[in-house]
Amino acid sequence: MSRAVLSVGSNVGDSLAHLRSVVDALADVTVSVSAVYATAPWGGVEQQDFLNAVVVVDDPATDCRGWLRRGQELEAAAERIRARRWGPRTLDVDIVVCDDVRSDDPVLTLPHPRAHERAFVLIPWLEVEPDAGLVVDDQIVRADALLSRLDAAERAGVRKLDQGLRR
Ligand SMILES: Nc1ncnc2c1ncn2[C@@H]1O[C@H](COP(=O)(O)OP(=O)(O)OP(=O)(O)O)[C@@H](O)[C@H]1O
Ligand SMILES: Nc1nc2c(c(=O)[nH]1)N=C(CO)CN2
Repeated sequence: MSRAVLSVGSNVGDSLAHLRSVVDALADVTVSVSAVYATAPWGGVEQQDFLNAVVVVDDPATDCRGWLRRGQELEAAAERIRARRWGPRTLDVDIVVCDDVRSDDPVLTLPHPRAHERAFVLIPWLEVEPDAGLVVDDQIVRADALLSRLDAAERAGVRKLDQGLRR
């Protein structure tokens, strides 16, 4: 069994519908869903703002590789085309953490190696798990402390919207 924190993002097409497709598909195994956030693009590629959210899932029948597979199936269903790294996409599903697993396997690196640098992950995650923590450089660090390390401008680029993802 495994419990995972998923970061979902979209900036192509009907982004709200793409994020909703994840919540709908995983409704039976969802523990919590954050609000939707409009977020400035991270990573240096000039592109449209994203919509982002965090979904916490728990399923006795899905292991960490299973969450990766399920996320990739949902990306494929959204007709995601792998073009530019950190570039525009219909749907991105990242596994932020899965149980307490730590792995440097490039196919599934856990915790996600860039989650701690991303306000668009930390802010929605803290909304649903205020005591969240993440292993960074072999040390567990609270997500709120990680967030406070980021530039104020980066934090300000993450704005909570009124729309929810759950029906
Ligand atoms: N924790 C993880 N969550 C999702 N994918 C991962 C993870 N660790 C490794 N990967 C691998 O990363 C590969 C590339 O993922 P993707 O195209 O979504 O990267 P990206 O979204 O452009 O960048 P980033 O990984 O920085 O978000 C996937 O094929 C997947 O196997
Ligand atoms: N704000 C924001 N920026 C990004 C995102 C994302 O989901 N949100 N995903 C990316 C793909 O890796 C690259 N940059």
